[in-house]
Amino acid sequence: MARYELVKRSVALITLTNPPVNASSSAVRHAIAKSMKCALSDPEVTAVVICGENGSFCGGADIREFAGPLKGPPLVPLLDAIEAGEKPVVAAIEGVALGGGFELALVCHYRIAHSKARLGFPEVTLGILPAAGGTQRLLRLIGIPAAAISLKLGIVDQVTEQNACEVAVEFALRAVAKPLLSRRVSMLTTRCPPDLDALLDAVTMQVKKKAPGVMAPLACIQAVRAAATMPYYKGIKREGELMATLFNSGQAWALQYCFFAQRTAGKWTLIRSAAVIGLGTMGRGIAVCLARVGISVIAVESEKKLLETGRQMVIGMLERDAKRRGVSASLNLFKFTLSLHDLKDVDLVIEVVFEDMALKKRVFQELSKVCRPATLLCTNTSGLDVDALAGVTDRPHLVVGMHFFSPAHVMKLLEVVCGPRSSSETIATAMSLGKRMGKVSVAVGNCPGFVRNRMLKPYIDQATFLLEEGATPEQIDKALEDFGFAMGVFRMSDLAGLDVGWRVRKESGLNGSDVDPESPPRRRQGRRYCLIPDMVCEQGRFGQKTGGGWYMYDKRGGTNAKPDPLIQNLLETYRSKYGIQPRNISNQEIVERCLFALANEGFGILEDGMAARPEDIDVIYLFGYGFPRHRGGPMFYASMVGLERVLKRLEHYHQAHPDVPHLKPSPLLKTLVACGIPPVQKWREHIKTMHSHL
Ligand SMILES: CC(C)(COP(=O)(O)OP(=O)(O)OC[C@H]1O[C@@H](n2cnc3c(N)ncnc32)[C@H](O)[C@@H]1OP(=O)(O)O)[C@@H](O)C(=O)NCCC(=O)NCCSC(=O)/C=C/CCCCCCCCCCCCC(=O)O
Repeated sequence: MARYELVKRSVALITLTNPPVNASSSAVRHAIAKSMKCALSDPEVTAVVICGENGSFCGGADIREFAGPLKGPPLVPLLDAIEAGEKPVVAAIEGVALGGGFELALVCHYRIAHSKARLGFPEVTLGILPAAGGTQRLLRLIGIPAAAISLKLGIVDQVTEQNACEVAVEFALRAVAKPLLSRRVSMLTTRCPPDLDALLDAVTMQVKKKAPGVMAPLACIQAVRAAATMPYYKGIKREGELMATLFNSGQAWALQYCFFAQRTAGKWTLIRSAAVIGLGTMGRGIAVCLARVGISVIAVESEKKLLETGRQMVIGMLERDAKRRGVSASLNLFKFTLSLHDLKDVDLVIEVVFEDMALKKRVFQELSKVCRPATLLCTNTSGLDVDALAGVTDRPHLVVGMHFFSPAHVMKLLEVVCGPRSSSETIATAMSLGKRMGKVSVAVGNCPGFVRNRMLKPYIDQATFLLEEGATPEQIDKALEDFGFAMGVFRMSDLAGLDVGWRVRKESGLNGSDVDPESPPRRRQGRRYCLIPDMVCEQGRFGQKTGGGWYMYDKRGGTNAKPDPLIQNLLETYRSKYGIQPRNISNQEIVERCLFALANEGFGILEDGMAARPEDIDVIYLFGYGFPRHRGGPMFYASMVGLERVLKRLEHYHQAHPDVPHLKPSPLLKTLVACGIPPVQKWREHIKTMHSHL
């Protein structure tokens, strides 16, 4: 876990060896303690260099170990001892020095970093804080104003383009004769601005606004205050107290769960050329994603004018994107054409035409004729049957869904939709292409709406039923935003556009001329149906883009949502038309009905084998709908509330609303409760039907 060797006759070189990122597991800490003891007691050794194997200094504490009892040498005394040692210790930093890895570098007396090294404290993203002296030492090294402006200032002693380890050894030899006292960061005094309180109060306000309800950043601010106002020995005690609170919080568990879920879900490069058919908003975004990672793209449109508009938009996006990333725009990777025949040699095609099955089938039939037999055919449909498309081709095993989310060049989520005939290689290729494009790719089954949109329906339905019963869009949004969503369901729908759902409802016979005239009021297809969303659309209110939806906006495309008296009026008229007596609805009921219905559908999806694990569903909601990360995702949230309680509340709500099938607890939820409520990671063991590919 750490290699010890003597180099240049007098420098002890300690190399951390814990792939892939040299995380400081208990074994690594043990090996560091042993190696330091050797180095400090060997009279031949005059200086020490610590580095990491395979181009990575240290990715921090081994997060996997946080789930069990803490073992091995505790980090704080180990680091204090390195700093207090009487021989100069130099950190040779390549790759990452994160969290506990950065804290290790901070106790070294000197730091040599490669120009591409990344140093930092990502602990807040795991719900904790840098608790091995990190908050106390970094502030002492760079002072509070610097910390507020840039974490990079004055942290390292030398930046190099060479091998950091070799440079550090030479540096260590020169450092031998120099006094160490001033190099011990914990002995320094934190440089503070005169208006410390005001600064920290302002930062606290900002944090509360940006991440409402999230504990770790606020604890960090308290640790900063301690570094500014207390001696090191007291500051480190305060840091430890704050850590103890965070470490045992549900938020830390949720965020650490998210870290691993994101990586588990992405486990799955061969594509050099691709084609995108359809240059609407979605197609343009996808084309940019492909070119960004060096894939040559043939972009196809059906008419000259559309092709020219698409071409200009794509070029503009590429240029802006390249400017932002400080690289040159990869315009040479693009070819624009009106002919599908130009696709004969590409490795993969992504179809992004209108959501119309007949049109998509025609495109797939044509692709079968023109593309070489090994070309993968992908569809970006947001809910149509991928297998029905595969069925019109000569290669159903090479057909797969690649469901991007708008705007495709920004949104991280990609649902890879596995049809029953998609081959494992096809799915693996789509998954790895997603990863290459920087997406969080999740394999899902082929069911209407796939995972994200299928779950969204019961969530939105509950919100509209609550409107009927007496709530307002503002009240519902506020309750969900207090829960942690950046936007409540109505603000989010206004942003996404209300017309899409309206069209889908029309196509599925829920609204418009296909509705059975015999249907009782507020019921469709045998279940409760809220007419309000259709009434809003009938007034031409499609959300932000039309300047009005559930809210009013100051202009078309405006983002400042204000309550609209017109909606208030519409709700009152609707309730009185249908004889609904409005009632006071608590925030608890809003959150429970929306989120438990969401999770309940998730249980249904698991049961149908349309997602492989609850982690996959959670990742889809974290990256595809902005589910508050500190809540872990809908399934993890249900587990934190307690499955028994979720079951009871769903039973209660279903009893009150028997005409809403989405509130009827899913059999899987009942099974999990009956078999002793296993942790999320074990739910998979209780699922009977698994999709063959998931
Ligand atoms: C940037 C990365 C390092 C690399 O990114 P990339 O190249 O894209 O690769 P990934 O796919 O992300 O990762 C590759 C694999 O490596 C695994 N990995 C990465 N980092 C870690 C890690 N730190 N631990 C374990 N495993 C890790 C990853 O899962 C992948 O595995 P696989 O291939 O999927 O199997 C990027 O990975 C990254 O950003 N990593 C995280 C970096 C990070 O957040 N570091 C900080 C960790 S926390 C920390 O360091 C804390 C330090 C202080 C500890 C103090 C301890 C005190 C405990 C006190 C307890 C309190 C008291 C309790 C009181 C009581 O209960 O009584």
